[in-house]
Amino acid sequence: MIVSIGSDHAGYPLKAKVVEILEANRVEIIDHGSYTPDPVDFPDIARLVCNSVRSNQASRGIMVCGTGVGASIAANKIPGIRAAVCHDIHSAYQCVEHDDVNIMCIGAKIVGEWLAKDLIEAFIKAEFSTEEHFRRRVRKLELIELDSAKELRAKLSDF
Ligand SMILES: O=C(CO)[C@H](O)[C@H](O)COP(=O)(O)O
Repeated sequence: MIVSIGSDHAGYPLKAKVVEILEANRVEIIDHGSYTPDPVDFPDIARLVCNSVRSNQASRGIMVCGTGVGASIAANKIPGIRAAVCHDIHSAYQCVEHDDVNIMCIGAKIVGEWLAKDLIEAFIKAEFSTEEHFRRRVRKLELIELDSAKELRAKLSDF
């Protein structure tokens, strides 16, 4: 499995631990930064992580910011991305099993490294369910995305 990771400055200290946890689980990592504790805007890193998942360079992504919230907002604006803030283990695996989440967002100010380990292991080991009702709901999410893109396209055609 290949996982893309990224953080802003607030998530930077925990990202080192994320690398360690993924390596211990024999996961290949694509690291999109931040590489220093200097301030960086989470949308810029989220774009890199999500684009590598969209283009199938990685099958999943993990983003770390202060709360996980900003990263998830940014990620969910990118077509094909289903991102979730996960600070409990149940959500970390059910978000994949039920909702086919491909980006997990963690808040470095919220969780410690031991909980981060459990969250990451739950997320990477989970698989999307084959049950039809979950698949139908994800197709409906894709339809919402498609409708929004069509609305935007219609608006832009006025220019
Ligand atoms: O959690 C975050 C977004 O949800 C960011 O990490 C947080 O807002 C960064 O704040 P600052 O630039 O003041 O360190």
